[in-house]
Amino acid sequence: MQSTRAEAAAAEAKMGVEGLNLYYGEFHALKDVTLDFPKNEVTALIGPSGCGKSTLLKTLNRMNDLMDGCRVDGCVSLDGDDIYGDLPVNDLRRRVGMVFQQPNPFPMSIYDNIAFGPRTHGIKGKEELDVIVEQSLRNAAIWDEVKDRLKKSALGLSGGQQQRLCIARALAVQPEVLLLDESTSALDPISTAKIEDLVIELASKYTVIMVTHNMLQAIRVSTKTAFFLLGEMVEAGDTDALFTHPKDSRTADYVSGRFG
Ligand SMILES: Nc1ncnc2c1ncn2[C@@H]1O[C@H](COP(=O)(O)OP(=O)(O)OP(=O)(O)O)[C@@H](O)[C@H]1O
Repeated sequence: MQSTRAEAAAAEAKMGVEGLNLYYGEFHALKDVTLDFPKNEVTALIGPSGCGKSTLLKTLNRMNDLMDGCRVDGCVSLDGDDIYGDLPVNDLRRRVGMVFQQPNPFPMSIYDNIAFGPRTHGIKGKEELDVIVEQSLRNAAIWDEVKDRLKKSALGLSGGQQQRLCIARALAVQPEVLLLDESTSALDPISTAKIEDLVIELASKYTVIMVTHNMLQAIRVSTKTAFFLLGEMVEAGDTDALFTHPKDSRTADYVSGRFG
């Protein structure tokens, strides 16, 4: 009976890491991390600066292991398949999209920003691209604000609009997982609130994994939270439980603001 339950839990994990160790040269940045990321939920990665949150996030779409001196041991899986196995990196990055801390639209029109990824994957027809552009912008809750200026430069948008455009750009290639690396930390409170609402909505279709320094944001947006310290995953679980009844005293100290 127990194994059936364990299998069911495993089946719900969209991504997972097991026994993950990551080294930058001699520096041991992630220490034996094992963690599942449930499908169609938002998982928050929290912890003080330098604890390895971004490193873990980047490991999930292989943004760091191709760098000189970086070594990864252990298993990282997507739908149960090892992403360091036969899966080509380009396919992985299409399925696991990423949005960074600073909005980084390409210096081109709003339309071309969104069409860029699909074009790279061979979609050239104008009608098909029009549909993808509109749908992606709608899904990122920015269509109404930009629909009359699609041919204008994306650099003319506000910071909050640029970040939603970057989310739309990530959605345009139909990813399954969305990685958000402190994606609201450069934004004002109103833009942050819009993106938080959007992330909650996106979780019905995508698996979202977000790094955040903002503990209230983790509480508002995520259903699962993992707390990191010095490369170690100290504790992970249901967000409400982790914040109200942390099991480890280090988690308790951090979530109560005693350090970090
Ligand atoms: N390319 C790199 N080469 C060497 N060390 C690195 C590299 N990238 C990160 N590190 C180190 O790995 C550790 C974890 O960094 P990481 O960026 O993952 O932390 P973080 O928890 O995301 O921090 P922050 O909240 O400040 O962004 C830090 O000590 C950092 O200095």
